[in-house]
Amino acid sequence: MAPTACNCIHRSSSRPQLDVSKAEIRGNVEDKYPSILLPNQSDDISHLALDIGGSLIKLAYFSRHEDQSVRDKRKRSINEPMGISNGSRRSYPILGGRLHFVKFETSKINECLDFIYSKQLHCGGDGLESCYSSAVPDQNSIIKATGGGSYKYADLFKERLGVSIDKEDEIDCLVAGANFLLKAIHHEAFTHIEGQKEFVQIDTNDLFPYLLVNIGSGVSMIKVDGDGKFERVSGTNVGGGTYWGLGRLLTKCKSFDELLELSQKGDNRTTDMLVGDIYGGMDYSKIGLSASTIASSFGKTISEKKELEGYKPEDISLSLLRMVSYNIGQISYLTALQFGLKRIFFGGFFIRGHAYTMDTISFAVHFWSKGEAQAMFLRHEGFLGALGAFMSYEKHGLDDFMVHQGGISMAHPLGDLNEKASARSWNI
Ligand SMILES: Nc1ncnc2c1ncn2[C@@H]1O[C@H](COP(=O)(O)OP(=O)(O)OP(=O)(O)O)[C@@H](O)[C@H]1O
Ligand SMILES: CC(C)(CO)[C@@H](O)C(=O)NCCC(=O)O
Repeated sequence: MAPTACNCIHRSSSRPQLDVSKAEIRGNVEDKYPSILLPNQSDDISHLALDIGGSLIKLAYFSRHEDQSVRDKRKRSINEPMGISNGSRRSYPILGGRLHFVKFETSKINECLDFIYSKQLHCGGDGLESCYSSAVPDQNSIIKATGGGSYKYADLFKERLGVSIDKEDEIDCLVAGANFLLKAIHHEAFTHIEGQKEFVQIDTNDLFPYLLVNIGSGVSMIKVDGDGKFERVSGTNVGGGTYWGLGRLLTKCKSFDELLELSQKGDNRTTDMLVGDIYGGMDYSKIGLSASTIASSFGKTISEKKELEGYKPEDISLSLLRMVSYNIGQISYLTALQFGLKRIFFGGFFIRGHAYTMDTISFAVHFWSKGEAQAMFLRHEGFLGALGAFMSYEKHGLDDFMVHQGGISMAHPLGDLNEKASARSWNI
């Protein structure tokens, strides 16, 4: 794959704007990582941003949807050199588009590069305009990217796609992505308690402060006070990488999803030491512990009679999942307590929309806070960083979001634009 000519994503003084008015998730509420419809997007915005983490690469990219007549007109315009745009502004309408979300394993970065190349995303389009150009490569072509891999793999992107990586701070991006989703997207946040999922309506005037817990390979805990106002107040190295890494070693599972699926058939009583195991089947009611409470994760495996082979992989997976999820829930609560926060939003790909993971985290937060704090989850859990990087293109930062008022598009702070989110009293 040779680097291709790029004519679209480059630094310029023009200011195309991201228009998230009427942005919404289209499709089934159960879709895992649904695309986000941007029906009013008319400017030609940058098309691709990446979050290259320790385990996964996340992509957020924009594609226009046009009817055939507009597409034909576009092709004609591109063949007529001055027809593409009028100065920096297009002279024909682009009828909305979608934000798409895709992920790849970081260890298989070449698959990601092939995907970008096949869709010509590095050239500014989902197979649309870039393919018609035969210009020489533009040295200023950039892709916004965040995460440690934006440093580690910058040379590879230059080599394979001919583009430079413009690095954005990962915590900045996580917060920008979370704030965007919470403010602009209806049906994004939800609670998950004992198998019951319930969407939460966000009152954009009463969103801050909150604790954002991003569970990736490792875990970052960020106190968010507003757009661009935050502090990473805690973190833990016992995260998604711990579950997947230890789980792989102990069960020989070949993929994360296989490990997760295995846990659903597990029984952790064979591996975990319960209060009842210690107290002869009795509760320890004086300190509020029932006989079935886990006293020590994996505590039962100290038996000298059994080796690893003597335990079922499904039991190990469940025990491990519970240990990691519960621990993160508990630390999150303690961090929230330290800063007087009651709302905790969890993101990151460890969650994977998995019911047991979310229930365990919710239980830990509820139990330790005595119902004072609430765990909430995000449908685009693993894409916060990629979304934040997407919005960081200098042309459409937070201040540049557009909202239609009386038919006129205006740059507008994000805080005011969620017409869908009705006022809601938080349950806490
Ligand atoms: N297909 C998958 N392959 C590997 N891990 C997966 C997969 N799906 C979910 N995971 C889980 O998601 C975690 C990675 O989450 P995420 O992509 O949010 O973090 P990251 O950006 O890679 O990590 P970090 O931010 O710490 O660099 C893994 O550690 C694992 O627990
Ligand atoms: C190092 C990062 C920020 C990389 O995404 C993440 O993996 C993390 O937050 N790890 C936890 C590190 C700690 O605070 O102990």
